[in-house]
Amino acid sequence: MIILVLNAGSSSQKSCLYSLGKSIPDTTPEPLWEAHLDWTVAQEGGILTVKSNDLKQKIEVKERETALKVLLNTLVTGDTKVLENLNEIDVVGHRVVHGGSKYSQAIVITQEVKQAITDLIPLAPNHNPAHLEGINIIEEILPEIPQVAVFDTAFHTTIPDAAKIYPLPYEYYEKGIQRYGFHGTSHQYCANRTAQILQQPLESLKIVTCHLGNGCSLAAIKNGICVDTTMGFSPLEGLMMGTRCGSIDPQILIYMMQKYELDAGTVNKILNKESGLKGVSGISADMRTITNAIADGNTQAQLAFDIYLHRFKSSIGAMVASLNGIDVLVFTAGVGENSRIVREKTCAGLTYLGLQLDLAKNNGDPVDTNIAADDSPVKVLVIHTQEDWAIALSARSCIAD
Ligand SMILES: Nc1ncnc2c1ncn2[C@@H]1O[C@H](COP(=O)(O)OP(=O)(O)O)[C@@H](O)[C@H]1O
Ligand SMILES: CC(=O)OP(=O)(O)O
Ligand SMILES: [Mg+2]
Repeated sequence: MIILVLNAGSSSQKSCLYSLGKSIPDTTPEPLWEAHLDWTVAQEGGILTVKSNDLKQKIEVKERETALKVLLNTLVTGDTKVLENLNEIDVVGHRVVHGGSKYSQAIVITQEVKQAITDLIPLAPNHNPAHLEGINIIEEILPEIPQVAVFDTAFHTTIPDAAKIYPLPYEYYEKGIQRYGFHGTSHQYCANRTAQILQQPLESLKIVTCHLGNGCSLAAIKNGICVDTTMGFSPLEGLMMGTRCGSIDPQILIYMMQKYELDAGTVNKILNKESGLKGVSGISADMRTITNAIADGNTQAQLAFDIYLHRFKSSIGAMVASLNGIDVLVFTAGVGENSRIVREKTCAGLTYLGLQLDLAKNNGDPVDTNIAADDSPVKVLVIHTQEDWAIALSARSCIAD
């Protein structure tokens, strides 16, 4: 079975093509083809990196409208070609960030599902439009092929009411205003992978997974079940992120609107696209640029980093409280997997848990391994999140059902 996965994030479009036989391998296989479209590195447009046939090719992409078609074209043309025809694809699995309260598991995409994803755009303005774009392009060029939506929200449907329901008048909960949580595919994959790496039953572990990408969220996982998470009604709540502010006093919004006569659209743009690392540093949403600028003495970048870290450590504390303890802290996604300094500074503030990092292991480009000191009661894992593989498996089982 040939499975195409389209994973649209807020700063990138990741795509993979897997070829699966009858049995599912124990470990994540190498995809036949992999494409990563990054919208943050070029001055204008994006950079598409395609890996297949032991080759790595970079292509400049000017316009967002045609980007996905350029990306799909690399499957069937040029040196990166792995298929004769796009019709060879059996199913397309899409990451869909917001599924609302309607979808607690992966589902074959119909007009009704598309409408629901459209209706949820105001709750995930950085994401749901990109998912619909991908779904529509596939529908246009491969109308016969089933498409499956795999929701970021699905893993969080187990969160108990006390963590799920906001202290607003109850009628708003009845109207759907609640904590949904996001990055669920990644948090769930990391929890399962943790049990595999440590060779311990998932049911015996209290895990805090830290997904630190452009969007950032934590999940508290007990017995393999999610009991709390930092993102909420939308992917704006919780940690400070690349361009998102995370949790702030809601009165600030009202004050900004009244005092500066800003409309809802402007405030939305400020909170989602102009805040976070980018808004405080004034230079970038990218953690690499921030840490490089700190090394050059940029005090505004230092401030952005300090706020990021302060909020991150506080939120880990909140997740530990929801679990009443912690056995494993997991770092994943762009920042979590790659930034030694973020891991080091975070762990230095968690020694009250008995947690001790092994600095040599932390500095050695760790992947899917424990970087805590041997006698640390809390393990610290760095896990390469495999959202795409998890989406491929969900898409496969969804059309097999
Ligand atoms: N070597 C690195 N050091 C620090 N941060 C990194 C590094 N590589 C990537 N990142 C960070 O990872 C972020 C992207 O993470 P990713 O999980 O791919 O995001 P998303 O899925 O939200 O697009 C970038 O914005 C960048 O800040
Ligand atoms: C939900 C979310 O913020 O996703 P991403 O980190 O991919 O932007
Ligand atoms: Mg992501």
